[in-house]
Amino acid sequence: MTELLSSDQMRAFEKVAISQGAVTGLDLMERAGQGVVDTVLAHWPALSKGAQEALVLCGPGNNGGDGFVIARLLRDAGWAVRVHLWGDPADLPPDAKVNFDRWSEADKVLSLDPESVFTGPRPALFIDAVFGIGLSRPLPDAVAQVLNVAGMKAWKSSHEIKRIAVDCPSGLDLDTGLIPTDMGAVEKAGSAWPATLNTAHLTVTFHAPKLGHYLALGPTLCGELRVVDIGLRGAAREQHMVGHDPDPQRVRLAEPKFCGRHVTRLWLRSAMGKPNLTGHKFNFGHVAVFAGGVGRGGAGRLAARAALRSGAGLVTVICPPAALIENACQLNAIMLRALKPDQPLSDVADHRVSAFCLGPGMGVSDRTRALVGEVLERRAGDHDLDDPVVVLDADALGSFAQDPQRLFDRTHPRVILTPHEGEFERLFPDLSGAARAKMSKVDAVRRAAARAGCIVLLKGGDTVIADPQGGAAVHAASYGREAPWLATAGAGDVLAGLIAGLAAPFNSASLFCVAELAAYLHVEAARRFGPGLIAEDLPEELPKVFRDLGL
Ligand SMILES: NC(=O)C1=CN([C@@H]2O[C@H](COP(=O)(O)OP(=O)(O)OC[C@H]3O[C@@H](n4cnc5c(N)ncnc54)[C@H](O)[C@@H]3O)[C@@H](O)[C@H]2O)[C@@H](O)CC1
Ligand SMILES: [K+]
Repeated sequence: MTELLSSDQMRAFEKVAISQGAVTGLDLMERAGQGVVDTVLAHWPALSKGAQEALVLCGPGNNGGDGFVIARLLRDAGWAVRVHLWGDPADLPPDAKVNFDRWSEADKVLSLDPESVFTGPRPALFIDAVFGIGLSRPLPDAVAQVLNVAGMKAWKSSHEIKRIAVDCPSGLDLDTGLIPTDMGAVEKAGSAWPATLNTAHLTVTFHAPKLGHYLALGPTLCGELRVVDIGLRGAAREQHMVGHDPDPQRVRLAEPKFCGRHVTRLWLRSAMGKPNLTGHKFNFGHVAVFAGGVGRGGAGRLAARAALRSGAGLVTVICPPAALIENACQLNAIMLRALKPDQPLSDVADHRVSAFCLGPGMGVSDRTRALVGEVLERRAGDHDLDDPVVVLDADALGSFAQDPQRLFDRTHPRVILTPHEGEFERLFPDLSGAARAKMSKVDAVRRAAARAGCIVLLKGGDTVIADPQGGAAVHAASYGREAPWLATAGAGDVLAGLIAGLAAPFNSASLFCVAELAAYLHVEAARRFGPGLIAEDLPEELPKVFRDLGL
């Protein structure tokens, strides 16, 4: 699994390498610039044939320094290159200044403003090397205007211009994936696009991807993402073996990759208990899903179906007595038990229930709160690992919105909360909304997990999973794995059931690893089915996904 770095971690890697004398800053800059040129030419081979025009926009830091290297290398290859600089050359940091001087030996540097940039012939490459990981405040207006994708209209046939971002599209915060503005931060596509909308066709970053490439607006702005090795040692990415618990304080991509190779089958087999077992259905675990009252059982049934399809040996739907007939008409392989308000839970769910799923369709009520409390009190003994897994979603979370601490007092390490943004905000108001202008989604979910003392999975195109120790993963439905049709009623209920079903076999991986795999399979099922998907299709698609992935 690839490690996602914060900008501080990236700076630390660079600092260590330079201070140990392994490399100089100038070497790194040269390799970065060379890496961008090589990647661009490999991406669009037609550009290698014959020299063309390039426009390179440089900023006041080392990102600008990379830009000067790129300009020089293209010039050496016979390209006609125009370079514009934002800022005073005298203020450039040392390595960037060296490369500014090398460029300036033979060519001039123009100022970076709309008038001067958009005058002149249409470039084949529009290269944004204005700001990288050093962006610390909103883009200056003139830079925002020049980088706004709308500016391309200044040239005829502007669709032919390839927009390249060096490290990131300038304006993107590489820790949060947000665009800092004077009013806070923009985090959602289509909400209020700022005047700084700067989208690239291709983003080339260095050493390892950063959090902001995968969070929030990152994937929308970056286009395609490529990572160039610039010879920095200490890369932690190799240490992220699939199926192993995360290192605390590190963030990884939930993906079937190890040492650059696809290891999907290995991941599935290491995270899922069932493929490694023979024997009785109880070995495969028993999931109990609570469903809502009359006319409200659909969400619970969807979760139950996903649990059964994903590997649980048995699944029981538990519903109020009045909803028994309705559920009986809909369920066959899934068992059904009615639970009266005054009846003990043990009447319908014995000690062999290895995973509970509560929330979908249950309703926000005292009754839901009481049932959640009862399930959370069911502990097996001294060893946390013997406790049943408890997946709390939807109304199981909503029922504690008035007093989240009451929930957190009972949650334990075998519990996972699976909120969407709205539910997360109700449980963790101080980690949502305006507070997130400065805090990445990863940090917010880490803090939430620490507070709740359990795993938290915050859903989205960038799903973030964190444990109380600080380990975190991002599952990204982006960069070729988009599944916008997954935003459909009931899809979240399916995910909750999927987690319960995958976690149910006694030899399944840790709950954290199961949650990563569930997020991945959920998107795979949606992608395999394609547009037109409704939540019912997701569990039915799972066997085909398992087969395709070589299980
Ligand atoms: N860290 C590394 O290991 C490497 C970094 N390299 C490049 O260096 C970049 C980082 O360089 P820097 O740390 O110099 O940062 P940047 O070049 O991203 O920007 C820093 C400069 O911009 C100014 N600034 C920040 N936000 C501003 C704003 N909104 N308006 C006006 N000025 C603003 C800062 O005061 C500073 O002068 C990376 O993104 C990458 O492109 C590469 O050369 C290769 C190696
Ligand atoms: K940039």
